[in-house]
Amino acid sequence: MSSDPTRRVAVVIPAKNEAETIATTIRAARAIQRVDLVIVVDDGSDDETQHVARNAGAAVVRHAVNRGKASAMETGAAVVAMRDIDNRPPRHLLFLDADLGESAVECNELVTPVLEGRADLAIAALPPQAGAGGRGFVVGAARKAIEKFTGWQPLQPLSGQRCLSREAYEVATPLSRGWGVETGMTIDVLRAGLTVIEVPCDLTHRATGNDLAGQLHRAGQYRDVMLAVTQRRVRTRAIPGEIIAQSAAMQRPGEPYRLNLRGASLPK
Ligand SMILES: O=c1ccn([C@@H]2O[C@H](COP(=O)(O)OP(=O)(O)O[C@H]3O[C@H](CO)[C@@H](O)[C@H](O)[C@H]3O)[C@@H](O)[C@H]2O)c(=O)[nH]1
Ligand SMILES: O=C(O)[C@H](O)COP(=O)(O)O
Repeated sequence: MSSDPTRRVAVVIPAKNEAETIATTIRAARAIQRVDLVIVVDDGSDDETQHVARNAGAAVVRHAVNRGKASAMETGAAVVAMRDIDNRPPRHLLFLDADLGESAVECNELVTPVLEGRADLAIAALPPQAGAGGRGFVVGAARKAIEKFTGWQPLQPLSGQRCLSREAYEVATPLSRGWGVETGMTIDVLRAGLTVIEVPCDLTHRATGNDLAGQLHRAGQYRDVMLAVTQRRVRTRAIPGEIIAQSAAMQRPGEPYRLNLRGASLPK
């Protein structure tokens, strides 16, 4: 499949209090194919994140107050658009979490299907993480919602390591707030008739444990996922059940997925 050799990729890293890992993540991200820009959005950190990121060679912008991950992603994407070069196609966007460290380079695998046009949105599926304390409650709720809206059953609906074309990004904006961003984005991109793929990537990150802080974090994730789902239930027209069922029947693990809309375009 063809790949425009002039196409570049911008990495966007939303970061709140990530001074410990951000420099390693930035260095690894710069080794990913076609990456010529790394933007860190310091989302109101009260540690040294912004300075460490600048010293590691990233372009850094900062929210003076914490606005949540989705807002940091939107800020980063807006900065990328300002830095796109005239007469060149807009950069693809690669969103990475700040805590991936050296393993961030594995997200190279996410860029390939988008460059080749096999997918509009490529999402990393991570191996099991040491110290993870989840019981699959939030993940299950997000997966079920995505399946209900689109027929797709992602392995890891909350994964934030995502490469997407600018067209796919635009259909997902405004992004759902906070931790609802991944669920909302996946639904919006599929509803637009675009193609999504999950790609196994050998990544490591700081997993959420089972202590009180971990459970509170999950409560916030659940709230934001449900908000994203409710907004779409209220504001968007349902896709006919037979289109969802027929598309779902064609899905194969690890293969690109899209809704067979048969030329029908749906309002957002
Ligand atoms: O207010 C915030 C909170 C977090 N972050 C950054 O967002 C990223 C993800 O946050 P993290 O605490 O690592 O979240 P996890 O619980 O590990 O998140 C998992 O689940 C989230 C959805 O609930 C996804 O966004 C993540 O990609 C996925 O790793 C990190 O770079 C953070 O620094 C912000 O920018 N602003
Ligand atoms: O730890 C996780 O994977 C997330 O916080 C989601 O939690 P869950 O396993 O309860 O869905």
